Amino acid sequence: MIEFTDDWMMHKSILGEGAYGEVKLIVNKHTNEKVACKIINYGKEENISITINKEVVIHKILHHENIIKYFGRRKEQLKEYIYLEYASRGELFQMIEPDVGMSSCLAQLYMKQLLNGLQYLHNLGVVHRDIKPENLLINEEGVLKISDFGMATIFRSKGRERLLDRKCGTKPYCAPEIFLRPYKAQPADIWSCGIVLIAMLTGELPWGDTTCEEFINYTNDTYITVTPWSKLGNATLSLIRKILVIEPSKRLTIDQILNHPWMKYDFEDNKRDVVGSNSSPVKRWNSMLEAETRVHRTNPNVILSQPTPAVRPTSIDQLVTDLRTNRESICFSQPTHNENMFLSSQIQFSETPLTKDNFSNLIKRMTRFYVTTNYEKTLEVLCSVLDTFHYNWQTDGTGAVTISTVDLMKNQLIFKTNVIEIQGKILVDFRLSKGCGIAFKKKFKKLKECLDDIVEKNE
Ligand SMILES: Nc1ncnc2c1ncn2[C@@H]1O[C@H](COP(=O)(O)OP(=O)(O)OP(=O)(O)O)[C@@H](O)[C@H]1O
Repeated sequence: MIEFTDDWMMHKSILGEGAYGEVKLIVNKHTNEKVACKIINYGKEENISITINKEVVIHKILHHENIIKYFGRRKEQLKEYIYLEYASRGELFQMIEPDVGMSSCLAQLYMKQLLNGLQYLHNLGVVHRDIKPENLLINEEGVLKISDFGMATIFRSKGRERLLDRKCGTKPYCAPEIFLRPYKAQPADIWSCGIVLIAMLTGELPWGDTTCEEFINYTNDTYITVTPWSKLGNATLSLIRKILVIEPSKRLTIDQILNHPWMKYDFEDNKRDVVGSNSSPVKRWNSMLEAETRVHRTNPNVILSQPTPAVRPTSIDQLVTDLRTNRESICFSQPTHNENMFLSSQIQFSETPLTKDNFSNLIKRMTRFYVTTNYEKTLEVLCSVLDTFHYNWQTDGTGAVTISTVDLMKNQLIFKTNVIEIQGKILVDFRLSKGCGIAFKKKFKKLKECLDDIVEKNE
């Protein structure tokens, strides 16, 4: 294993926070190679080391392009450093615009990559058990990587499969059978992928957990006129309904999802629709819209589901057959926000100091913005806005404010705001510490609206 010590330098800014510590970026002084370093603070809790050991034992054996690579670990008194492949574009949830989502072609691409990584895991006999946009990272080339194996476990060994008993995961993404243990491993992960797909396409989650009214309505078939369902086209619904089947044995398998017509539909050159490609995002998005309008004009069977609500399918099987034989009833369910497509949650590290210029492109799309006020005034305005929202907040006197609240589902939501001075300009950066990424982005949006008077407009 490489010793990530002498030639490596730890960057001050935090990439993310986990249950047991922070994740920071380390950079090789000579090659500029970047690696993520998860720092575990052991303290007095004995159980942490058992949990971490289990996570590492599983992560170590995984080698796939859609899974974050594990490089090694180093223990030092009460701290442990775990070295991982660095995903510079951060978490998938950062790419999901609240209440909007992202383009269908990008969602399709990420769904494929997620399923490929998951199929590899399942073939090895490993189940992830916490698939959600916060645990799906995006690298510099726009490739999705499954991360965080803290809840992963082995469900098949020497060809023998066992049922699982531990209730774990993140409630909105959990399959219903998890609460009625024991349960089969693979269908539970597949259910979570269905919820991730809804989140990517609509910027919403369908329910807080499977005891909610929204879930009961889903099981009673009385859901289709409300969001997020009404934002989805029939073709998309035909896939999602077959993933979110209550009976695990009737749920689609990964192969079946990959072979579903929606997954195979050519959403206008989806391969080029990735971060880092040469043509401009706006151009690519416009060409997708043009194609959509063209099809719409010439084909009355195409349903543009936004703003018009999607029509409930009379028979989903019929729709899939239609889709297979000709593409006439395909729906385009996404709205026209081009800025959804190329987001990043990370402050990118470079050898040169951060400048206003190398931030400006990222700023538009991330949970951060420049303000026109000075440092003290910014903190003052920020804290008074937090008070109007009745948020619990604490400041440490260094420009960092920790905000604690709950989301719509009453789950805890903790995020941090840092007021940072960069080359004479004041940047306000929001970062999720705990809770649902999509709920966090909604709160961010509202806070930003309230800070509108001080937000710098020409960034
Ligand atoms: N390899 C990486 N590259 C870039 N950022 C990363 C990487 N690994 C983790 N992060 C960031 O750090 C956050 C926390 O990491 P991770 O989820 O692995 O920690 P954890 O302790 O397992 O968290 P959790 O509380 O979700 O269980 C991630 O959500 C992500 O934002």
